[in-house]
Amino acid sequence: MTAYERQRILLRAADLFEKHNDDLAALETWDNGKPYEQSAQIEIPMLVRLFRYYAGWADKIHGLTVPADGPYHVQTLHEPIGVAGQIIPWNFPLVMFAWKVGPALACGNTIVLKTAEQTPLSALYASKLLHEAGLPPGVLNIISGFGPTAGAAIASHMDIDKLAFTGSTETGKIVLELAARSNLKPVTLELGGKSPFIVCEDADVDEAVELAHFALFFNQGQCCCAGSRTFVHERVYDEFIEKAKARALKRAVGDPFKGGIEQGPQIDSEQFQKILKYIRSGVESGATLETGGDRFGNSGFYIQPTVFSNVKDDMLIAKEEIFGPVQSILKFKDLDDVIQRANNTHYGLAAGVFTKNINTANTLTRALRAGTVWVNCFDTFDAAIPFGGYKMSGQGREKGEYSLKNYLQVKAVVTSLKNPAWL
Ligand SMILES: NC(=O)c1ccc[n+]([C@@H]2O[C@H](COP(=O)([O-])OP(=O)(O)OC[C@H]3O[C@@H](n4cnc5c(N)ncnc54)[C@H](O)[C@@H]3O)[C@@H](O)[C@H]2O)c1
Repeated sequence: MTAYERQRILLRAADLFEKHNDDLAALETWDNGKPYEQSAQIEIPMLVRLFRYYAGWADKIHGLTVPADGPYHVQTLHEPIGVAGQIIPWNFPLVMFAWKVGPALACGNTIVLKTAEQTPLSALYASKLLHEAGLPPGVLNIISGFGPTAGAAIASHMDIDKLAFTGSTETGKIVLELAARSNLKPVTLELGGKSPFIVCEDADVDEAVELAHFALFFNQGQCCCAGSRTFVHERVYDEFIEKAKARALKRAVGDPFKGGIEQGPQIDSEQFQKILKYIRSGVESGATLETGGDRFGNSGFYIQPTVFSNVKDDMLIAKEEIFGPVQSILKFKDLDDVIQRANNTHYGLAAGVFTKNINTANTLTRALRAGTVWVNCFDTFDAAIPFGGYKMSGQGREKGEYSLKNYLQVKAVVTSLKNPAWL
């Protein structure tokens, strides 16, 4: 198929996703529990944007002619890598589908994609729409299955040429090993995080509270890049705590299909129990529970928006990924102090910086060891912006132009020239 034909299919698919926005959003919320308004107004539009973005790339992928020394004509061919194996998590099923499928199809690959066991529905529907848009049978294959069986089969398959994985750091290590032990397929990993959100002394406290709240509580706290260590300068700390608590108390929790709801249930009982365990550990280790701390209501996997202050760096709630609506607030003195503490983690996915001072912003954006640093914003995820982790938060980048090289093989073609004058 020509690049232009691939582009047209991706554009038609984006139009169909847009047309079926409400059906896709309903499936996403039904599967995942996230607020329907979030699915319908943020995530399906992101899916559409991602597909249009990569449709735009499809016919702009080309190699080079290379001026090598000697009587040779040298060109590079950018070929599809082959069969891409893709394994995605449950927290943003369709957005993760788009990050994986968009660039792989734009580059001309075929795909075997496994959805998370908790959220199998929306990718099946999106794939049906891609076929309606003209994708030939066999190009995109969606598997619903469990990690240690279906996922492991993809990671260790000898005929799968590339693996792209998003999920926990623990599973990332397993699939990397499976890939190495089988055919040494190249692997892209998007893993966990414990991202700092830094509120500097010059911050407008009301705005900082709102952004820090969003950075942590968005998607029930189930974000790999959640701002889960809220560092607040000592000068604004007390005011920040009061206001962060008030904001959490106002958070609208309930049936995700109802209008105005900000927080639905957690994904499943396992995550629900894990979050409650972390909350107990926060209390036991001496952090101050400002609000929340328990389940919300008495049915469903709802958790009260929870805020801890007086959190210390060595507490479990400041070190491990909670993946729930639990904000941990830590006090800091100066920039050197916060840089050292923010970087003192095995993770390095993202960071947030809230300041009016350009010098402070420049210092922090350079010093923080994270794949994304958001300054006076958070969770800005346009299709054109690369995303990925330092350290144990992953390998490689997805989205943007950077993702194309995950799905391309570069072949150097070297042709001897009979007449060196042809150079
Ligand atoms: N960096 C990112 O972009 C990003 C995005 C979303 C989620 N995450 C991370 O994902 C985690 C939450 O998701 P989760 O609990 O579903 O993670 P998980 O690692 O358990 O599962 C992710 C995917 O891997 C599969 N899987 C599980 N065990 C496997 C195995 N042995 N072999 C092959 N595949 C296997 C699962 O079925 C699922 O499809 C969090 O830690 C979060 O930080 C990262």
